[in-house]
Amino acid sequence: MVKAPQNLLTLDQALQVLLAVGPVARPAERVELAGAPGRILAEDVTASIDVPSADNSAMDGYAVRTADAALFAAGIPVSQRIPAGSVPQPLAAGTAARIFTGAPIPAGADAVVMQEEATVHDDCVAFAKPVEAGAWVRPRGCDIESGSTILKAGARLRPQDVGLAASVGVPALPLRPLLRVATLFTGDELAAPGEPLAPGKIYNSNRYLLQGMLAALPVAHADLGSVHDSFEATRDALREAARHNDLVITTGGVSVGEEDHVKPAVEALGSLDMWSIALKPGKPLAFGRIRREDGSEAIFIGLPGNPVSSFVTFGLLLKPMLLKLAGATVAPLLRTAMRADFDWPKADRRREFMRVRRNAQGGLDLFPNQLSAVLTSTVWGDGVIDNPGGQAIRRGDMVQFISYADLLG
Ligand SMILES: Nc1nc2c(c(=O)[nH]1)N[C@H]1C(S)=C(S)[C@@H](COP(=O)(O)OP(=O)(O)OC[C@H]3O[C@@H](n4cnc5c(N)ncnc54)[C@H](O)[C@@H]3O)O[C@H]1N2
Ligand code: MOO
Repeated sequence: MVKAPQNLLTLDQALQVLLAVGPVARPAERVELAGAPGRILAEDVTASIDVPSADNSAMDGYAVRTADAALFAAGIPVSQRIPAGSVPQPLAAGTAARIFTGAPIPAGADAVVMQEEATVHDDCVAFAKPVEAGAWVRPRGCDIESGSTILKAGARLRPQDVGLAASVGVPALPLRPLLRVATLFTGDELAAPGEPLAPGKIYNSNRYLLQGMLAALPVAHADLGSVHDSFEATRDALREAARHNDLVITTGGVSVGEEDHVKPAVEALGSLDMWSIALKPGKPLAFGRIRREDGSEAIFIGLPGNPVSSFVTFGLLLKPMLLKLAGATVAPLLRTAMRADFDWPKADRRREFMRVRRNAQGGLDLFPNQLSAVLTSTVWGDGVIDNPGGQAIRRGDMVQFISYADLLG
């Protein structure tokens, strides 16, 4: 029988400790809009204009006064032409203005009739259907009102956020500096892809996994590669990494094995907590601090060596902490209730994040091998389910799905 998890931290407890880190104190920088997507906004952005800045037409057609409705069926003269970008004259009573999408509504007009509903003969235009006041008019400020806050400090800027800033005429934004993150790998068993695989060696997949996951985040990543397996080399590499970076990440050596030098090296340079979390995959995790010569500190995170454990703990724990350090507002991961199209009769006592794939029937299929060393499970699917410890799953049950896009993005 599986023993109950004793003295294990819950995932929420571990996350709470990690999210208690404050943003790295470094001044904001002004960055032109082209460089802003993916970055973190340092200050609120307030609009200094209305968008649109004037009432304008939503259609190519005719601007009219609805007070003239009695004349519409017979036809009214077209008194002016208003392309986008021009300044119209007030609309003379009893007339219509030819108008184009985005062009300003002339004073006096209160509706636009789209050209498909207009009949033109000579210089007159007639409308068969009734015209409602306000039809196809985009009122001034209907998107953004001058003085309103359009983006909040801490936002991770998406293309649409940057587009919104551009729409109020802002050319550059105050952004948090990129978080400086170093990764390094210890263990003489690690071989680089491209090298022949000597007996007893494994390829360093975690290095490339981390490279890719960090590439999606607002960081300047220093990939320091592999470090020779000795205490001195490990300590020196960690000290050097901490000198130039806010956050230092390693993988492996955080469980109960005695071989690894990362633990004593971090302890020699600062402080280290070795956690056991009621989480599968991803039970062991190391959280520490490495002191720099000037007395300041870099944060240290040791992810578990098993690649799937690294992958899952990165998304659940490291990414939120990293974003917090980088100055972002961190929202809880979105979980969606979905139907399990599989049975999972023997649940682990730990809260488990199983790799699944959405199917065309609106349910979830389970990858058959859930071992934390089987990286194929992450490639096969498109997300994980968040299954409470000890909870068996029967086909048809609703489970909590988290997409990889949300987990890692
Ligand atoms: N007696 C116990 N053994 C283990 C426990 C435990 O509680 N008691 N926990 C297991 C769990 S859970 C995990 S997760 C792993 C984590 O171990 P470590 O973080 O100490 O990692 P290592 O022992 O160094 O390696 C584990 C595994 O991962 C492979 N690995 C390591 N680095 C890489 C890399 N860069 N690229 C690809 N693969 C890597 C390594 O070859 C091992 O197979 O511990 C369990 N053991
Ligand atoms: O937590 Mo470990 O990641 O179960 O293999």
